[in-house]
Amino acid sequence: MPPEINPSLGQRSKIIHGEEGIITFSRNVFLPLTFVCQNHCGYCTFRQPPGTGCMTEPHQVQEILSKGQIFGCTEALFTFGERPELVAGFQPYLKSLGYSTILEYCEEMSKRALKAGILPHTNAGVLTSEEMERLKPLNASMGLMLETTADIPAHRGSPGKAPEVRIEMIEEAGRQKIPFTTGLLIGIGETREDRKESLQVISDLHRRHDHIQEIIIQNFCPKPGTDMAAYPGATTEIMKDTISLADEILPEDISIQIPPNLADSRTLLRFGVTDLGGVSPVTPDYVNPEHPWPGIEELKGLTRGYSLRERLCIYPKYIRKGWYPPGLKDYIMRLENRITERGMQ
Ligand SMILES: O=c1nc2n(C[C@H](O)[C@H](O)[C@H](O)CO)c3cc(O)ccc3cc-2c(=O)[nH]1
Ligand SMILES: C[C@H]1O[C@@H](n2cnc3c(N)ncnc32)[C@H](O)[C@@H]1O
Ligand code: MET
Ligand code: SF4
Repeated sequence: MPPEINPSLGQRSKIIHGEEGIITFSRNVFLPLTFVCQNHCGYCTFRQPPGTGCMTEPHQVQEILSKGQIFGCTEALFTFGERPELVAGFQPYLKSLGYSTILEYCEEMSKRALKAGILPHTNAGVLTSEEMERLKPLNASMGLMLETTADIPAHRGSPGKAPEVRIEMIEEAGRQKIPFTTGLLIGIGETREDRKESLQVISDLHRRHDHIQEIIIQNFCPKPGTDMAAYPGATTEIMKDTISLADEILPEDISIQIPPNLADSRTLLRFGVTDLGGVSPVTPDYVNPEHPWPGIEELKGLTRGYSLRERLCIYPKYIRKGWYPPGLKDYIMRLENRITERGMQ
């Protein structure tokens, strides 16, 4: 274990991966199905109104999946606008592709991902329990950022960002035994006390259901042209402090993820980070397109002194617990073998 590592990173990594000093990442394809969204978050440039190019069409999805297959990707991250059907003018775009709901579209594209040997992980914003039940047989894991438990101006136009709504979905994922990713967005107007509260809420959800596999500590990146263009964004100091709080507050079987394209990962690693999330060799980070993802060689450089290891979107603990749909078992086992073999090369 490199000397600069916080001793508790040793411990967290040991509990999650069986060894000290392991930093993981997932080889994924970032796949936005639509940019249309019911919410108006003050920090977001991903969202687009209904219009030409507001959907990723099936042939485009197929092309991305085929490329992902060539690059050896194991995860299709379906991340898109929340409840687009509630936005006036969206339906014709969905109908023109032959689908009646965005969920149906997501199901069909998840099937295509599996055909390409890639595991779906959906983060579609807030879903109902029925919607989660429908996606569950096709998804190895799911996600929803809590963002913050605080009531902040950035979320004034976003009913789906009400903390109680997000907490209820995360709770329901626990009842359904879905391995789950959540996280905080840092620097959007919340205080340090709010961050502590958010971490405490996630810990409590996990203590009730044992389903939180990782938490993303994501630094807000201000975008020109938005209401929050003049906000400072989250500094490395604030990120350090939040990661330390996360390490203190969160149960030790939850992995702590930071995005390697947004944060000063090299500096932050030693404060308790155990994961660098998904890196997509095929598509850009559509949420932060000005920040390209590092390649695998760059990740190796960033994690010098640690052991970089590939993981699937479902963590080993949940594979051991059998928390996956029966139909996904063969896909998961095959990919586990593949990443283990790659790791030994
Ligand atoms: O690279 C990113 N990955 C994001 N991920 C994905 C993550 O990096 C991996 O896909 C997961 O670790 C699953 O392997 C999210 C996943 C969620 O479920 C919820 C939110 C996010 C947000 C991001 C993000 O902004 N950028
Ligand atoms: C997919 C996730 O991306 C995050 N997200 C949205 N906008 C930004 C931004 N400007 N900077 C950093 N992260 C952002 C939110 O946390 C969302 O849930
Ligand atoms: N719109 C969803 C949310 O904010 C998915 C991620 S942002 C593209 O939760
Ligand atoms: S962050 Fe997600 S929910 Fe908020 S406006 Fe952007 S796409 Fe919609």
